Amino acid sequence: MSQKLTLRRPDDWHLHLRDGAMLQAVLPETSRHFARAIIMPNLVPPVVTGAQAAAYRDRILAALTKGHDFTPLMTLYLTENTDPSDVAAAHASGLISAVKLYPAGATTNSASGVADFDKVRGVLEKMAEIGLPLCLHGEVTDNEIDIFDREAVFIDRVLDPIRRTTPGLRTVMEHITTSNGVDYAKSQDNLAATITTHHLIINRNHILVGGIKPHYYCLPVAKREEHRLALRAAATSGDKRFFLGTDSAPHTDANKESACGCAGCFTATNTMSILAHVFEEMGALDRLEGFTSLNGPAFYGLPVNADTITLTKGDPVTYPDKIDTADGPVTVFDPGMDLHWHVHSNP
Ligand SMILES: NC(=O)N[C@@H](CC(=O)O)C(=O)O
Ligand SMILES: [Zn+2]
Ligand SMILES: [Zn+2]
Repeated sequence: MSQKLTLRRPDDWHLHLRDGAMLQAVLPETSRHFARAIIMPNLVPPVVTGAQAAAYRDRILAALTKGHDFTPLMTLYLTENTDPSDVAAAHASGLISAVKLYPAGATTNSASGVADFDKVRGVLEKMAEIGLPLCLHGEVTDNEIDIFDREAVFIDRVLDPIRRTTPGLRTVMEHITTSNGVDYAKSQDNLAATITTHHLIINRNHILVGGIKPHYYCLPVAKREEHRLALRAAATSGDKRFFLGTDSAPHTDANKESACGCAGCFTATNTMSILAHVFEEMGALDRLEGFTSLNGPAFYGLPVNADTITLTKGDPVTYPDKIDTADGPVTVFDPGMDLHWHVHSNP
C-alpha cells in the first residue's frame, strides 16, 4: 500500500463561510487545502441579489490569508421574489455558479426560503435555459413528517416533480444522507449529489447514544448505519455523479451547546485527512481524487485545478480541538479515531 498520494488540489462544492469575525477565522481552514468552494448564501440577511453576492465575494477575498490561492464560487439564495433577469445577469457576468434553494424553515437561516414552489418556476425555467445549476437542501419541513424521513419524502414530493416540470435543469442534491438519495441520483441525468465528510463517519447513534452530542448534530440529520454505508459506497465508487461538499458549517460552542443547539458540523480543518482515512478503509485511495478534485469541476463545467496536494501517511495528525474566533470558540469535528494522512500543499 502506497504511503504517499498526490492529487489535483481539491474543491469544496458546499461550504459555509459566514461573515465578519467568523469568516476571518474559518476561511484559512478551507483555503489552506482547497482551491475553490461553492459558498452558501444563508447569511443574515441572505445573499439574494447579484449586488449582494458581489459584495460578499469581495468580503471573502479581503479576508483571505496572504499567500493562499482560493476562489469563492458564489451562489444566490432563491426566494419567491427572485427576479429571473437578475439571476441571468449574475450568471452571464460570471459572478455566480449556482442558485440555492432552501425550503422555508428547513435549516439554519432558511426563513426566506421557498414555501410555494410554483412561485419560483420562472426562475427555474430561466436557469434550465442558461445552464445554471440549482443546489437543493433536500428536506421537506412538514410537521407531520418525521425528521429522519424528510429527505426521502422531499425526493418524492418536491425534487422529482421539479425535475419533471423543468426538464434540463441541472440539479445538485446537496449533503445527501440516505440510500434513497444515492438511488435517486443514480437514476437521473443532469443530476449530481454532494456528500459531506461527517456523513461518511457518523450515524444517528453517534448523536444520541451515551449522552447527546451537539457537535454531531447537523441537517439533514445523520441517519441509520445502513444509510452511512450507502454513502460510503457511493462516495468511493468512482461514479462521477458524487463529489465532495463538506457542508462545513461553523457555529460557536455557545450556540451548539445549548438547550436549542444550532445544526452544523465544522469539518474544514481535518476534512482531507478524514477522507483519505475513509477511502483507504474502503480500498479506494485511487478514487479519492475523483471525489475531491475531478467530479465536481466536470459537473460545473470548470477546469480541474492545475496545482496539487500530497498526502503522506505517518504519525497521528495533530489539529486543534477548537478554532478561536472573536465570537467565541468553534469545535472542530471529532471523527472519533486517529488520523494518519498528512496534507501538504505543493507550490
Ligand atoms: N448543515 C447544517 O446543519 N447547517 C447549515 C445549513 C445547511 O447546510 O443546511 C448551516 O448553515 O449551519
Ligand atoms: Zn443544507
Ligand atoms: Zn450547508
